[in-house]
Amino acid sequence: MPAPGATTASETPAVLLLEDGRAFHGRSYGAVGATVGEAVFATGTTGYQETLTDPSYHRQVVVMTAPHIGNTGVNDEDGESRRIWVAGYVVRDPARTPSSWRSRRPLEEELAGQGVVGIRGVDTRAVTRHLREHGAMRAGVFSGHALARSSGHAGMDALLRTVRRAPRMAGADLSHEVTTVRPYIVPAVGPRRSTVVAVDLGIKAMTPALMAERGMDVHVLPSTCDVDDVYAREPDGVFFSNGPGDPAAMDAHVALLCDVLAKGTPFFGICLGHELLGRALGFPTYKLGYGHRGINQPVRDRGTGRVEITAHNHGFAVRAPADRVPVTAYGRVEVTHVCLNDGVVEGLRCLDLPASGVQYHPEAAAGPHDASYLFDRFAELMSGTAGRSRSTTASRETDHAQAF
Ligand SMILES: NC(=O)CC[C@H](N)C(=O)O
Repeated sequence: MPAPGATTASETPAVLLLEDGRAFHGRSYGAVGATVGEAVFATGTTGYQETLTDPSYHRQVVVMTAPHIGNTGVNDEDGESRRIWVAGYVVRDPARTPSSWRSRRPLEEELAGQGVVGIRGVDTRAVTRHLREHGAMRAGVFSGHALARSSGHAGMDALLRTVRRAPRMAGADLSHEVTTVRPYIVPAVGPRRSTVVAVDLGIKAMTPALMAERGMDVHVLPSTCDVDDVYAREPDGVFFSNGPGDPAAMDAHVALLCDVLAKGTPFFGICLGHELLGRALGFPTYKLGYGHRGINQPVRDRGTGRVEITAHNHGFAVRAPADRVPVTAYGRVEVTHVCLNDGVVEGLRCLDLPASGVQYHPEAAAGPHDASYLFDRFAELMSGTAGRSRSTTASRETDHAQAF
């Protein structure tokens, strides 16, 4: 008999098959079946529940580099949205018995209950090296009948065709698949100081919670909202959330953001919201080789020189110059934050408008809390106390954004 609350490890064979034909064999974890998506690796050693429920992972097969997953089970507090969003889950050596006073059920039971197909017993470091060397690619996880039907070389070829038929992440507009159907309000904790409209492109629960703690009434609107819906709430500020998909496929949201900037309404964007700010300002976005995902990514705030350890989950990024201050259709813009691992732009700020964005996750769910000051800066932007015309970067040289 297993111990109470223990999972019975499935011995059902499973395979992780990458688009380039590389196969990793293991055993089923979670639901048995078939799934496809973009293979990505996440380097967080903790926070798997927040990762699984982050809507930005929609349509992605997530490979965990930390070898032990599931140690603290699943609780009723740490979910960042109403469900698990990952398309598939790849782990090395999951916990057989969760151990935490907050645990309500084992992770494998939760995955199975939500129909999430996963695989265990895979050398996730080898998968990660493969993705780092060969770049982002699609993948499938197959177990049970889906695998049995496909035995032998011909069978594996059939599975590979299934993987290669999966939609690519580049060009995907996915926010409408994860957003709230109905608007809702997260009320300010204590006296209300401001009203924020948060456009839910795949928002995580911690984001409006941290805004509410700073006296903001947060009106969360579906991603399909238009400029009239936004301004009907008489916002002091507008926020665009994180979310799945390719910012280059979201012209309607760029247009909405351009309206917000033109009106001079204070704006803050996180991750996808930051990428859309970049596009609204005239900068291109591009797909990274293999993305940043984890809770241990070093970022430098170029204004203060301070290095923050931050949470990331992005496969795209904004291409903007960090060595000068380009002039866009909305005035001067500076790169405020850069990733110290690879120099990727991690933050933008308008110098002539109250607007900024960060590519990473100050809501820190999961992740270190180094960057929570960014919510204070948003509050300052709305109260008009933030100095905004002074560049904090070393170079004051200006140039036109058309150069990019
Ligand atoms: N977490 C996010 O908002 C991710 C944004 C975008 N989907 C990307 O992969 O870059």
